[in-house]
Amino acid sequence: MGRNRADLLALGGLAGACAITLADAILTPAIETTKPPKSTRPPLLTNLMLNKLDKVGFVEIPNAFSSIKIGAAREVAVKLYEEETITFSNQNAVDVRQDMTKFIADIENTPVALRAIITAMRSIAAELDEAEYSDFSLTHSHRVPVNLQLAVYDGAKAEYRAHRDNPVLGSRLEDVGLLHYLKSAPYRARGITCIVYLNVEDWNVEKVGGGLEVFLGAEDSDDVGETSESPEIITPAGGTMVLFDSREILHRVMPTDKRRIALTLWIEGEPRLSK
Ligand SMILES: O=C(O)CCC(=O)C(=O)O
Ligand SMILES: [Fe+2]
Repeated sequence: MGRNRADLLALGGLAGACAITLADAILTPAIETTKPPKSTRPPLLTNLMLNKLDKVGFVEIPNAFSSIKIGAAREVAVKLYEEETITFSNQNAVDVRQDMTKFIADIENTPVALRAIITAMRSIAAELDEAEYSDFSLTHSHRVPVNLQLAVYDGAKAEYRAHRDNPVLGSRLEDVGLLHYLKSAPYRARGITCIVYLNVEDWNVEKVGGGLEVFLGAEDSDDVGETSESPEIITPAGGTMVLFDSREILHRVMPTDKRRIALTLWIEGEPRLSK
């Protein structure tokens, strides 16, 4: 049976669309990672913190960095944002998140005040590796991206709706098929999210919003947080570090009109066996 022209055009279009999608998927680059650098300072993570991260999936560490270090890093970040705005972009559908982001590398020509924080964040993964030999069981065999996300929420009720940083159901070959699996290369190895805020120290969530809301205990099928019985709101104060399970923890950035700046590192790690 012959095909008419419309059929052929439709088939051609379909083939073209598939080819582009496939090429797109295959070309989606994996993230460049290294073994975590050893810390040059005393360990930041206490056993209590590691235990909480392991059992609850989330831990907040206020004052992980001094206000002098954070102030210096903030100055560099603001300068980059204001003078090189064009190098920042929105990473997702604009109704999902409105922050502007740029990836910054742990390399020599990154301004030193910012690089100091970046290197320290990457070395947190080395602390997790060492903790493996004690009790830590959330993830193992950690690797760290060379590039960290610098995110600026800049007014007009900017927010990031509820999400998981590594949505397991969106990144398993058997769940999503080859195309989507290939496309998930940038996030499917994420194990632990590490964030450091570069804001002022006296950020007031009640007045200006911008809290990180963590939906602890939310069910896997819940994408908005309604099943969480104990949501927590974290103040994004300068110097605070948060660590959480990228696969499990549903979270969002609450809307804010105040400029809000954060560095995020996604530590890669194999999940514990029960996952
Ligand atoms: O800045 C924050 O508090 C969280 C940002 C976030 O969820 C993300 O970038 O994936
Ligand atoms: Fe996130």
